[in-house]
Amino acid sequence: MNQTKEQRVLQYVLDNAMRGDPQSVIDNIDRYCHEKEWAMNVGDQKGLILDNIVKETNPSVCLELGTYCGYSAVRIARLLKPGTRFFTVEFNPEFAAVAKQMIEFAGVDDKVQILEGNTQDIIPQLKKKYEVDTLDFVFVDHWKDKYTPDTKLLEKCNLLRKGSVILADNVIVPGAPDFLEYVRTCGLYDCTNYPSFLEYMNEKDALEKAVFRG
Ligand SMILES: O=c1[nH]cnc2c(O)c(F)c(-c3ccc(F)cc3)c(-c3ccc(F)cc3)c12
Ligand SMILES: [Mg+2]
Repeated sequence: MNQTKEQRVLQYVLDNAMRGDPQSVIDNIDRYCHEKEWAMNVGDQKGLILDNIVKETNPSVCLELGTYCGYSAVRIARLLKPGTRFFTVEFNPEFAAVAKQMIEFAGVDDKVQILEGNTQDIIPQLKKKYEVDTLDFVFVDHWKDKYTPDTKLLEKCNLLRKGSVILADNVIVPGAPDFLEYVRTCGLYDCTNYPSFLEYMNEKDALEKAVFRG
């Protein structure tokens, strides 16, 4: 049976990276996607910005929307202090299966819980089913049309508190204009734009940070 691109990325990591070493998993995914096949990981350039924002936030409870192969889950989890809870949501079962193996190989599976399903179904379950009070950090990297409705759902479910950080990928390419408009004008967030480049390409992209005012 032919492998999918995501399975090929995973296989390359299993064959070339160091088990239990998150940095080597990250480096090998980036090497494969630079040299062999493009894939929609946040990548090494935007990844450095993501690292810095996770470090400055020092979160205790994290959420990621859009796991894909687990690249950013590994990238974020490697920076989290012991005891941090990190949920990542993926609706595509094939992606979730690859990400599970990627996260386990990297040795961060003790920190990361993959929730398979639609964000609009899972976000309302976080308080009761997953015993979340509020979220300290949210990485939004799923389908661009879901950025705004899911942000509003986080608000509605009282999952944000003063200082909660929402960081969104791809606000230039493919772009999330309605999300930028919303967070920058609704009055609930302090926003910062971080210009960078599309993963593994020379095209401009950016991350947007929206800090909830509470
Ligand atoms: O969908 C995504 N989720 C998360 N991150 C993404 C990401 O970091 C990307 F760079 C792209 C992207 C951008 C430009 C391009 F040419 C191809 C793909 C996509 C994306 C956009 C439109 C699609 F039809 C399919 C994938 C995503
Ligand atoms: Mg992305």
